Amino acid sequence: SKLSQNYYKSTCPQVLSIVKAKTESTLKKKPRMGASLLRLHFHDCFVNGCDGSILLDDNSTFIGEKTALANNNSARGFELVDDFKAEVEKTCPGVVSCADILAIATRDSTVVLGGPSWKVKLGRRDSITASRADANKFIPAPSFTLSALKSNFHAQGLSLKDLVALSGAHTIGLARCTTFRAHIYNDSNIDPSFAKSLQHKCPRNGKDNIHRRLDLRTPITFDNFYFRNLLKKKGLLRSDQELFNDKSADSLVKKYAADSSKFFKQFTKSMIKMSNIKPLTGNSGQIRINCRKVN
Ligand code: HEM
Ligand SMILES: [Ca+2]
Ligand SMILES: [Ca+2]
Repeated sequence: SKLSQNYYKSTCPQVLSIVKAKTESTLKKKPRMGASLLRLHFHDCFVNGCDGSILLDDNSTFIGEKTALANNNSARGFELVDDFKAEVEKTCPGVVSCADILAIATRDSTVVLGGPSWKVKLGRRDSITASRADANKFIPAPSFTLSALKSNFHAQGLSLKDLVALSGAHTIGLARCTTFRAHIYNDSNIDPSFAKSLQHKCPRNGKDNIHRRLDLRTPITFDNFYFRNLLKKKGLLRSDQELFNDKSADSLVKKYAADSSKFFKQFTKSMIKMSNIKPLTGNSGQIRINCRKVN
C-alpha cells in the first residue's frame, strides 16, 4: 500500500508515544475502552476504508455513520478519540489524521490488554463525508450465517482466515441483550445451560441494553478464550457460534483454541490487512482538525 511506518517521522514523531501513553492510562481505569476503540477501527475500515468516517457527526450535508444500525447506542469511545486528537494537535497541529490515530490506538489497546503487537502503517487521510447507508450495507450483523459473514468479508478483500482471526477480537468487550437474544432463544447450536443463564438476564421482552461479556471467561484480556468458548458452544452471538458449527471454519477455530500463538500471528496479519483497506492518500480527503467535523 501507499502507507508507511515512518510517515510522521519528520512531521510528528511524538504521535506514537502520545497515543501509547494515553491508551495505557485510560485502559488502566477503563479496560473496556480498548474493546470499544478496536471496534471503532473495524467499523471505520469496513465502510469505505479506514478514513475516520465513523468519527464524523451528522451535519447538514450528510447523515453520518454514528446512527447506523450497528453503531447507534452502541459504538463508543468517541470522546477518547477526541482527547487523543486534542493532545496530538497541541504538539503537531494539522498533521496527523484521525484515521491514523484510531489505527495506532487500536494496536496499543490490543497490546495493553495482553494481545500481540504489530507495526502500524501510517499516512491515511480523513474523509470529508460519511454515509449511514454505506454503514448499514457493509457492517456485518450478529444474525449473519457463516456464508453471509464470508461474503461480507470477501467484499473487503478479506478471507475466511481473516474472518475467523478478526472475530477473535470478541475475546474482549461486551454486547447488548438485543444483539444476542435470537441466538439464546431460537438457536440449537448453543450450550443449553449457557443459554438458560443468559435468558435470566436477557428476557424475551425488554432489558435490551443490559450487557454480557462476549468472552464469558476473560472479558478484559486479549487471549484465545473466545475460540475455546466456541468449542463448548458458548459463543454469545449467532455470528460467533457460526464459526464453529460443523462448517468450513471449524478447523481454524480448533487451531486458534489449541494454540494462542497461532491466533496472535494470524490476528496480526489480518489486522494489518484490515487497517490498510482503501486508505485516502495524496490529495484525497484532509487532515481533520476536529475528528467530528470536516474542516
Ligand atoms: C464477524 C462479524 C462481526 C459481527 C457480526 C460483530 C458484531 C458485534 C456486536 C453485535 C457487538 C455488540 C455491540 C453492542 O451490543 O453494542 C460487537 C462488539 C464488539 N466487536 Fe464485533 N462483530 C464482528 C466482527 C468484529 C471484528 C472483526 C472486530 C475487530 C477486529 C470486532 C470487535 C468487537 C469488539 C472489540 C466488541 C466489543 C466492544 C465494546 O465492548 O465496546 N468485531 N460486535
Ligand atoms: Ca470509513
Ligand atoms: Ca479474553
